[in-house]
Amino acid sequence: MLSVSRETAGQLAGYAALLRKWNPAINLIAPSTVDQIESRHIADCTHLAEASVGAQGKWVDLGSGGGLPAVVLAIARPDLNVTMVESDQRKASFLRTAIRELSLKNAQVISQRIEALDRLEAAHVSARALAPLPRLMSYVERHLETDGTAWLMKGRNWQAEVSEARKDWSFDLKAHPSATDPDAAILEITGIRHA
Ligand SMILES: C[S@@+](CC[C@H](N)C(=O)[O-])C[C@H]1O[C@@H](n2cnc3c(N)ncnc32)[C@H](O)[C@@H]1O
Repeated sequence: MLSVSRETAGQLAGYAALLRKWNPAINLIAPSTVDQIESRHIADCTHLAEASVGAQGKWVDLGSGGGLPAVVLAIARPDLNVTMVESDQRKASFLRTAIRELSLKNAQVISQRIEALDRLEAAHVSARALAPLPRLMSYVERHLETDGTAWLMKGRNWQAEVSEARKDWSFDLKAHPSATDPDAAILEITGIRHA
């Protein structure tokens, strides 16, 4: 688990409170998982911050929803600049509220569809619970610079999704086993090319 400063811990607690406050109105996370905001949702995202600790440059998170992992990354990694792409206007509005209330100077929101947006040429692209890997690869390829790294948070089907994606894409993969679910993983993907 990432060890965090008192200021970071306070911001993470503030973010958890915002998720709890707004979830009944906007459904940012599955209601059945509200009691796992810290132990699962935030823990999975601090794990990403830890796994990507050497990452530098422009970071883009696709389909940010309620800000997992983007808001957690912006809190845990004040040295990164994090752009969140979220087409749902109410969720984008929540993300802007979180940025303002948590005083995050290193985060911004683009409320457009991923596939309609001009290429962002990011050094790092992340996504969690957005789409199956074959479709996700085309989203990532659109916004990742040629030598960039994708960080994709995947559930228990991840091996099958990787096999399916390899039919159309070639890439190098390092899987970081999830800290909260033995079957889930953070996929660190580089060298993305059409097969
Ligand atoms: C299932 S949610 C996951 C949200 C967050 N990443 C998480 O793990 O809690 C997927 C989010 O992606 C957004 N989304 C889906 N397709 C999108 C697209 N083509 N462009 C932009 N946002 C999209 C949805 O509005 C939704 O908020």
